[in-house]
Amino acid sequence: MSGKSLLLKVILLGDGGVGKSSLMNRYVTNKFDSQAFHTIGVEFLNRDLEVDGRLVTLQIWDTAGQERFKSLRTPFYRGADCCLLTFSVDDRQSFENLSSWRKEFILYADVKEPDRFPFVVLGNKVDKSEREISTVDAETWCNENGGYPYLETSAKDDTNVDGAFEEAVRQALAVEEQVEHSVLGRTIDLHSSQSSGSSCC
Ligand SMILES: Nc1nc2c(ncn2[C@@H]2O[C@H](COP(=O)(O)OP(=O)(O)OP(=O)(O)O)[C@@H](O)[C@H]2O)c(=O)[nH]1
Ligand SMILES: [Mg+2]
Repeated sequence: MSGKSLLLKVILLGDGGVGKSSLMNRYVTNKFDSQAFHTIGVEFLNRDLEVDGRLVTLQIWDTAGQERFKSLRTPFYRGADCCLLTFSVDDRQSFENLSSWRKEFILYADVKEPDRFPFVVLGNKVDKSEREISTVDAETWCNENGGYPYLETSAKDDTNVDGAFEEAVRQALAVEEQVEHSVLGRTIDLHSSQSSGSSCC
């Protein structure tokens, strides 16, 4: 295990009421509030974890999903390492809005290569018996819109909540490793061009 902890910023986006704050609170404090208030602006909490032998400090940014808070949440998108697009399986509209959430994130986070950015899709409230979105519907959307991982969660029952945040870390680490490799590649190129340069002197 590498000793140094890596700070990763993960952001939760999705319609008001889908359960973003509940997921964050379940994950960090292991509590669930059935009377949770709507978030105003953004809030964040940290949790340390180890994924595949790497020590990570996960900084989870929970945003207000209601449209009227758009200008309060968008300044916080920059620098995110992964974005959790969240909907509620008992709310079709929240699922249909996933594309606009992704668009808003790409615009305000100023993502240079949207096709390579790690999004993870969460279908929350799977404890509810009346579903409007099936697992297959959600998986199909994910496959057709960038091949994003899809996880079904319940903040209420604590179903798959750890798994959801761990997947976010894995996706962010995969990108991190690609960057490390390309930097390493460039370092090697630099050395080889230096050595060929020195041989001519
Ligand atoms: N049954 C069930 N209810 C949930 C679940 N997650 C959240 N809720 C409830 O859904 C309501 C909204 O949850 P929040 O976590 O406040 O939703 P939010 O996405 O943060 O909403 P905004 O802050 O307005 O963007 C609350 O009453 C929660 O108790 C879940 O997994 N199952
Ligand atoms: Mg909230």
